[in-house]
Amino acid sequence: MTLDLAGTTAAQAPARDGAVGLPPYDRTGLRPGIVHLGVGGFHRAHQALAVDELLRRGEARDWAICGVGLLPGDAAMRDALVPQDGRYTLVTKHPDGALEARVVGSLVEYLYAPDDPEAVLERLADPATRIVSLTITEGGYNFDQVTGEFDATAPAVVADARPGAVPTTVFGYVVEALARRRARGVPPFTVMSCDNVQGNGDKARAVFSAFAALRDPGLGAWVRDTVAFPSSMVDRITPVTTDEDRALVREWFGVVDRWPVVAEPFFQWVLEDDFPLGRPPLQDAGVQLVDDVEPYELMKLRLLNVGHQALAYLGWLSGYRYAHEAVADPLLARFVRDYMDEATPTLRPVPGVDLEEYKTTLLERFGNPAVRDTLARLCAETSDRIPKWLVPVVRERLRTGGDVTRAAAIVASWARYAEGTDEQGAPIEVVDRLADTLGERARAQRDGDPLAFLRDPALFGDLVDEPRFTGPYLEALGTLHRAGAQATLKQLVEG
Ligand SMILES: NC(=O)c1ccc[n+]([C@@H]2O[C@H](COP(=O)([O-])OP(=O)(O)OC[C@H]3O[C@@H](n4cnc5c(N)ncnc54)[C@H](O)[C@@H]3O)[C@@H](O)[C@H]2O)c1
Ligand SMILES: O=P(O)(O)OC[C@@H](O)[C@@H](O)[C@H](O)[C@H](O)CO
Repeated sequence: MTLDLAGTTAAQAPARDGAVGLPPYDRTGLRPGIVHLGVGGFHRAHQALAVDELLRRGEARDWAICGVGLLPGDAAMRDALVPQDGRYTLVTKHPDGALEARVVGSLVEYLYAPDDPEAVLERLADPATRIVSLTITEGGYNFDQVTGEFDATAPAVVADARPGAVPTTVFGYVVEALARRRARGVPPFTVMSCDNVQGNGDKARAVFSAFAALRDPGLGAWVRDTVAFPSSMVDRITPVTTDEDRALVREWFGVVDRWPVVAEPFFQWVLEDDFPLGRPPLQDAGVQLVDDVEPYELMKLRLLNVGHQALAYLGWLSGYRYAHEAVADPLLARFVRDYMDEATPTLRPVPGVDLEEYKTTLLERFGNPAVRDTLARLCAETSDRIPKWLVPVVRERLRTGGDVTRAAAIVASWARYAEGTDEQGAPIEVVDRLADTLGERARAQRDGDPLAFLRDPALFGDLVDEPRFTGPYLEALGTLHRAGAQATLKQLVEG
């Protein structure tokens, strides 16, 4: 029998041997102590799984999740999840092709904010809400990538800061809800960022308090000094769900699911333990609670996430479309590993982690053929990634007199990709909020203005004036233009 998560069969279907049944716990009476903003693939493969794990153990019944979508694009998640009562299928794909699936039941409510902003504000202001977690992407934090300052001039921010505004941004929602709690004598919820941003807790504190100060300086100081913003390192490669995944869930596991999620087996979550209103017993779900997350964050962002960037553009230009195909190319695998070795001196010692082993494992994870992570996903929104993750590596290496050849080559490969045509002259669809200006600069650079792409202080600061960076950058770019990605890789790897 097929289990339709939106249909009556979902309520009636008995769990068959080998089939995927409904979550094995009673969902009536679960209370959402967590409100999550930005319910995409990653949240559903990671945090919601951890809470589901606790619920399966009979724990955390006050810590179920209310998911919230803020952007117009989230209407599709509403349309998938609301009829399914928040349930969805998570498929874990092992490298040998083995599959595991479970129906996750920890999301007990989903609110699409544009439908009813007041309902979202009151859910956030409700004393039962004790944690507000975020996966709103790197760009969602709206800060200048060089100065780190909150961009108070963004039009949506300006609109949300007006007295009485109906919010549209994450800042408007979170800060209005905090203001209501403050006025009502309800202690503030903890804001838990789960985005790939270095020092994500401190960054969240800075941007939310800066926004609050636009409304009222006293509120800004109260948010800064009173609200807890624990930092976290989160890790699980979660590709974009495809129609093939929907079909797989139906045919293989017998579940009709409008929006399942798929992920690799690896799961890591390292979290600073700063939750004044309490938290679920996440340690029982494998979460590492630590005093200082920074070494873990540096390791993950600078090796895994920049490692993805090292693979993505050179991989695309070499003709690959999936991460596992690209990393099976020995030149690319060697280049990614060489970049990781170049970045390693910028890390801090990580308790209990052998960095050499960690790097080897990363390449194995990138190579998982079942996950089918696309290079297109890894090539998107680079202007929110490379400046935040890689430029600090370059600066640190320059400060200590280190070589930046591979880091510069990654930036050159991004510039070559941003030109918008591949080595066969086929168009590249560059997905980036700055795609137009990046494309213009990249093409101007190709056509005779050698450093045009780097001449954007908001992305690169003063790196354009640093010959120890521009030297290897121009060399890699020249080879990319003259001889292509494979020849560039050969030169980088073999010298
Ligand atoms: N996918 C992964 O492998 C992975 C792994 C670790 C961490 N992450 C973190 O999670 C983030 C989201 O990844 P995903 O795979 O879930 O992406 P996704 O595209 O599936 O979901 C992104 C969600 O964020 C929301 N969002 C985007 N910009 C926003 C903004 N400015 N304000 C408010 N909401 C906004 C979207 O509406 C959507 O709900 C990543 O950017 C990263 O920081 C992802
Ligand atoms: O999702 P982003 O934009 O932070 O970065 C793209 C990938 O590098 C990222 O999603 C990784 O797959 C993830 O961080 C693994 O834990």
